Amino acid sequence: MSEQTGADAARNVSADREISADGAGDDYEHHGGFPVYEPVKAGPNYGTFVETFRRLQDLMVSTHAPDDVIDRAIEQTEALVELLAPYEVPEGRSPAGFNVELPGRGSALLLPWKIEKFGEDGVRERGMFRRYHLGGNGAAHGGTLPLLFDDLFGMVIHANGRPIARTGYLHVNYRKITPIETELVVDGWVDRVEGRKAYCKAELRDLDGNLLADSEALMIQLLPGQQ
Ligand SMILES: CCCCCCCCCCCCCC(=O)SCCNC(=O)CCNC(=O)[C@H](O)C(C)(C)COP(=O)(O)OP(=O)(O)OC[C@H]1O[C@@H](n2cnc3c(N)ncnc32)[C@H](O)[C@@H]1OP(=O)(O)O
Repeated sequence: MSEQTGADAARNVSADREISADGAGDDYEHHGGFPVYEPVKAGPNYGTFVETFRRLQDLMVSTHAPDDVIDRAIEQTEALVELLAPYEVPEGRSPAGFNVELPGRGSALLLPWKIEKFGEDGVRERGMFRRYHLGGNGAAHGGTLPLLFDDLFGMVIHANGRPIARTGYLHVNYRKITPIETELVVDGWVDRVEGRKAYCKAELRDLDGNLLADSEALMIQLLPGQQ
């Protein structure tokens, strides 16, 4: 039997609790006032598209090019904007963020980490902070860690079988410098539940097991109709 990957597990969990266009198979009231999302499948080259964009983001913050090169970069970027603009769609209609097999689920906003484990007992992701995420002196920008944790907690809630929740608070303890361009692992889980309130925890470690940062968040289940 082939081994199930984290992405397979995430896809299966989502399919089990399928949120179909008519809401069948899911008591959609439990997801507050969220619109009904149908996962938008990425085409075969979408991952390459996002990765190329991420490489560009890395170069944006790590180059010092001459003015004529910047002028050419503007021209080429404007051409890219012109190419893509006609295909702009409303929230929930782009593949960005829906494709669990891609780093950051295919969203350029999210950290390009891959889901390794996705279950009721927690979610694990593996990846790197890149040059784009640099704060100073080789460390990831402190603001990028809450992004990693917040998105992880969203997935932890989903994997735990709970309805959509919003973050009430998110606390981060920065225990050690988090290096960029170094493979790291983050684990998140539901620690305890009190009615609508799910208290979640997470730990970010290097591959030697050193704890770099940990986080606790209160994820609050939305009321019917709540945005
Ligand atoms: C496979 C594919 C997977 C895809 C997965 C998707 C991943 C997506 C990932 C994206 C994930 C991104 C997720 C995001 O980033 S969500 C974006 C960031 N969060 C927000 O914008 C939330 C803004 N805030 C609100 O909307 C409201 O305040 C909410 C809805 C949160 C609560 O307002 P509401 O009026 O409904 O409730 P309440 O005020 O009666 O509070 C209820 C209870 O909670 C307690 N309380 C509240 N706040 C705090 C606090 N700060 N510390 C301690 N306690 C707090 C409160 O005392 C009360 O307790 P109790 O008296 O009942 O005991």
